[in-house]
Amino acid sequence: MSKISVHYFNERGLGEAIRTLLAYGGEDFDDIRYTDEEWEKFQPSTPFGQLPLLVISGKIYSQSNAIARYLGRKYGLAGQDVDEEFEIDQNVDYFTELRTVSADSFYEEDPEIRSKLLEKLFKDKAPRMLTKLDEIISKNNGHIALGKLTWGDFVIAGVFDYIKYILNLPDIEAKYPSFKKLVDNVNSNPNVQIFSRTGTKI
Ligand SMILES: N[C@@H](CCC(=O)N[C@@H](CS)C(=O)NCC(=O)O)C(=O)O
Repeated sequence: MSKISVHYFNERGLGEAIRTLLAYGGEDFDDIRYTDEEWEKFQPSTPFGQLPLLVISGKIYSQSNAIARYLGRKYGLAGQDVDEEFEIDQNVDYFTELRTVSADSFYEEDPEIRSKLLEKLFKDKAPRMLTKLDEIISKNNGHIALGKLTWGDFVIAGVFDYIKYILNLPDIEAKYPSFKKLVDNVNSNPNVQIFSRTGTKI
């Protein structure tokens, strides 16, 4: 058993940035993936009733962006000063708004409300936000901020396939080409490549 563990479901989702950041940092970690049944039992003992969690020597860390920022600071993938940190936070927050609004619409249970929400999302909010993000990433040479690799890139790369799926945009790379560059910038890291190939810790 390793002193570090990541707790999430058996998918990339919000857990993937944490896994790939740990891989980038060369950490040995247990990649624990819950079934729905296991999660039901484990949920009451978690801080917010949500996954992912990072556990280091028994200490629990929750909230995926906060964890990514924390690991980014550990592995030299954060800003050098408060202004640089602000730029990463600002742009990642904007991306996170797109992710959450998309998921809220996609998982709406009332079919009539869902179809209205999705129509508005596909027509207006998603193209507007994706265009803006594409512009930002392009200006930063394939990164979300600072023109270099930061934890924010891991956050986006980790959920890119998910965003593509819920926005029903199989051609997202053709429409918004800078996203592919960002994902490649994360995935081309040798430690991340080993993790992605083997699906296990380094
Ligand atoms: N703001 C949280 C959101 C976490 C979240 O929504 N987790 C979902 C999975 S992606 C979850 O735990 N769902 C299980 C449940 O609510 O029972 C974060 O970024 O970590």
